[in-house]
Amino acid sequence: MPRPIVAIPADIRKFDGTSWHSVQTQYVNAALKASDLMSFLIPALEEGNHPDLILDRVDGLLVSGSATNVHPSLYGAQARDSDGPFDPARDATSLPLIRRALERGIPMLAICRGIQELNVALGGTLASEIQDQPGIWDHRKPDVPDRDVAYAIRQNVIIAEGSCLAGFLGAGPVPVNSLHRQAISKTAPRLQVEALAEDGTIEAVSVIDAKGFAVGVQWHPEYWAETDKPSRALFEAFGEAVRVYAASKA
Ligand SMILES: N[C@@H](CCC(=O)NCCCC(=O)O)C(=O)O
Repeated sequence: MPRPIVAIPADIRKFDGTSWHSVQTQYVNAALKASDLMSFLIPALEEGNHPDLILDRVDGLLVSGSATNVHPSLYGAQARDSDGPFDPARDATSLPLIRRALERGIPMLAICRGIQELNVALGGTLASEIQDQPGIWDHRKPDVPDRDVAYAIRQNVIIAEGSCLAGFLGAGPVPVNSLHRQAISKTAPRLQVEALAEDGTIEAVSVIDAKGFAVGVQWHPEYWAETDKPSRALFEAFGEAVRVYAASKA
């Protein structure tokens, strides 16, 4: 069977005086080297993307992280300047793809911004600047030049007994990294909490009664997917689900 393909929705990034559709290489590399999957980058468009035209051509959906935030209007909140930066084209691309992939049973792994988009797509809400809440740690990306330090593994999440993640990570503490200032506030009705940080922050969810693999994580398993055992196990499980789906299509 040819190597299956996952769709990765891009961000809009602006530099060199123009706009770019961009995905960080760590997601493409993790898909290839830990999941044995090809990646198709999906342009971030406010209009013009048709989920089925995209999903007909791939075998999975990998929703990446991004420094931008989901626009608060998408979960019924007022947008404050401090809630930015925003990427409406990414929102308009990701959320319909997430909903349609779930309807079609296409395997999905959602990471960081991705888990937040998953929650919003299914009717949940987000909290901003969570580090300002009493008892909540600073989960933000460390302000350091070295990306290996920024993505360093530095906290435990507790995987719930009987959860989807426990099936391949085992229940209990798992060390992960942390680079976010938002988190799930109201969990969408169709989501099951799979892991919590030790400060109570929701760190992973799965979709209840999903037709296929449908997991979101707040940390960044892609960054160390080749060398960190839990990160690799997550990407291997995702890759296997994508291969099973691809074979079922064939
Ligand atoms: N913006 C959201 C999601 C955070 C996220 O996806 N972080 C990835 C960082 C990418 C990078 O700058 O390398 C939040 O802050 O909660």
